[in-house]
Order: sequence, then structure tokens, then C-alpha cells
Amino acid sequence: CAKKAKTAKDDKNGLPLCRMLLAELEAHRDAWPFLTPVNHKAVPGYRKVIKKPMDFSTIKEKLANNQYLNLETFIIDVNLVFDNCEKFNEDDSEIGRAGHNMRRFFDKRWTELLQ
Ligand SMILES: Cn1cc(C(=O)NCCN2CCCC2)ccc1=O
Repeated sequence: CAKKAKTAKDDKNGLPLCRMLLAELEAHRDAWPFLTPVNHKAVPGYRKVIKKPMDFSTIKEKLANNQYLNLETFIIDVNLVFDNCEKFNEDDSEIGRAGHNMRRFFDKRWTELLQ
């Protein structure tokens, strides 16, 4: 039979952990560019350049619809938000800096929670 999940990534606590982490991301002062999907009508080039848009409200919806298998698949979508941001924005810009700050915050929090 399947081996018993040993780490928080896989065990039954994975999804409440995702909801907690997402709440912290949404509450962060630098979350404002990432709270809702980028409006590609208002942001020239976005639809062409960013193949897989992702944002915190979409992640919240996917969590509510049980679309994440575990913490790992959740972390993949959160990292997609930050990777898209790095691709589209200069490091030395408001949104670029916000993305770096949010990634640093997220990396610190989930590694803390997993130890
Ligand atoms: C992640 N990201 C976001 C934007 C953006 O303009 N977001 C809207 C931000 N505003 C806040 C209050 C209303 C809307 C552009 C490029 C990008 O990569």
C-alpha cells in the first residue's frame, strides 16, 4: 500500500498550511500587484509575453476548488506569480521590487513552517 506521508509537504496538514501561507501573502504590503489577475487590456504585451498568468486570487479559487494535490503543487503556482513578475518587470521598478520582496518573504515562511 502507499507509504504514509512523512513530511508536512505531503501529509494531511498540507492544505491548511497553504491557506495560511496565502493569507499571509495577501496581507503583505507589497502584495498589491499580485492580488488579482493582470488586466492584459490595460498592460500592453502582457498576454503575448506571459504564457501562464497567475495571481493570488486565482490561487485562492483553486484552493477552494480543491485543485492542489499538496503543498508542492501550491508552491509551484505561487512561484509562477513571482517568475512571471521577473519576466515582465525590470528589477529596478515598483512592481519588480515588490515581486522580489514577496518571493523572499514566501521562501522564508514556507521553509520556516516546514522545519
Ligand atoms: C504583476 N503585474 C501587475 C501589473 C499591474 O499593473 N497590476 C495592477 C495594479 N493596480 C493596483 C490597483 C489596481 C491595479 C502589471 C504588470 C505585472 O507584472
